[in-house]
Amino acid sequence: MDFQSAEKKAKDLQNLLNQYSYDYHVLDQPTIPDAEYDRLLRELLEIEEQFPELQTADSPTQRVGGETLSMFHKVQHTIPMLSLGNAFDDQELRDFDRRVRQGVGDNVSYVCELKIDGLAVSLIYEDGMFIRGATRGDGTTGEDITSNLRTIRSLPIRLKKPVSLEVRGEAFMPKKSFVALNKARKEREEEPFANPRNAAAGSLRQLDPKIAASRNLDVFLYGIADVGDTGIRSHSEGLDYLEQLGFKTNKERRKVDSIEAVIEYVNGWVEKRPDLPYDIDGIVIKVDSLDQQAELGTTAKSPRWAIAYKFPAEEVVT
Ligand SMILES: NC(=O)c1cc2c(N)ncc(C(N)=O)c2s1
Repeated sequence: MDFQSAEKKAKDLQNLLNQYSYDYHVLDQPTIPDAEYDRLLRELLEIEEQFPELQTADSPTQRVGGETLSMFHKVQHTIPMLSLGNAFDDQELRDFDRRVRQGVGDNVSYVCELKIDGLAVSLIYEDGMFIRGATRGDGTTGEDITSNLRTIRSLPIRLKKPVSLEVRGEAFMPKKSFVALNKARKEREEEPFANPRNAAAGSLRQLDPKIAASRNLDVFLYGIADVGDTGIRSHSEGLDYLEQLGFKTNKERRKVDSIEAVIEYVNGWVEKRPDLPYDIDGIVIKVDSLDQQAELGTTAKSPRWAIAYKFPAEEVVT
């Protein structure tokens, strides 16, 4: 095959495979059998081996980097990654609502989202390309784990629009991956992980990206660090924008207009929690309007416009 036709074939295969991967890992709607995906990937690998200049950064063959790192570099979060204040019962949710309405008046909408029990991460994109991923760390200084985050199949390497932005989300290990991993570890007489959150943290701390790639991690994105001049006015519009860019967001979110509706949503999830394919440790409630969020502001540690309702610790089933 000459270079011209190899270049076209490689481009077509990269776009096709990235679309299939998006359907499978972001939309959870596989469109071709795994064997067909693997066959196309092998075809692309052969062309890229013959013409290495075709190995573009967003090629699906480049998800799992080569080299093992010697260490993780520290990175500064230009916009701090804050933690959330907690509420442990309905009354504390009503207290939160009263404080919010004292600050911005009675015309308030909330967005309720599942609180994923994983690891908070920050992803930076420039002109639509994933260039840096980091842990939360202490909120201002985190660790650069770009090569490990790249291995998460639902994390887009190239966005659907060439925009530059920073997004925040939660990397996690689905329950099924956790059970399989601990089974394999027991067979190798290795210490099992206590829970999916620890397993996800341990996987993202691996210096060899091939190990992280083998752990079947996933990620939900839930925030934009700075909406800049996008014209986005609310958190829910921000989540829709993340979806348009190709990010995986959690579909269980619900926008409501009263704290009573928040309490109903929260109580609904207490018994549905065990049926989820991933661990959650609560519900995050956010004021939807970005103007109202700005009016309420933040303390040094956490936003006044959001709160995490924490479920009672689930008895651990080993
Ligand atoms: N520490 C934080 O600010 C957050 C932590 C989490 C989490 N673990 N899961 C979901 C959300 C969300 N949907 O906003 C947030 S926000």
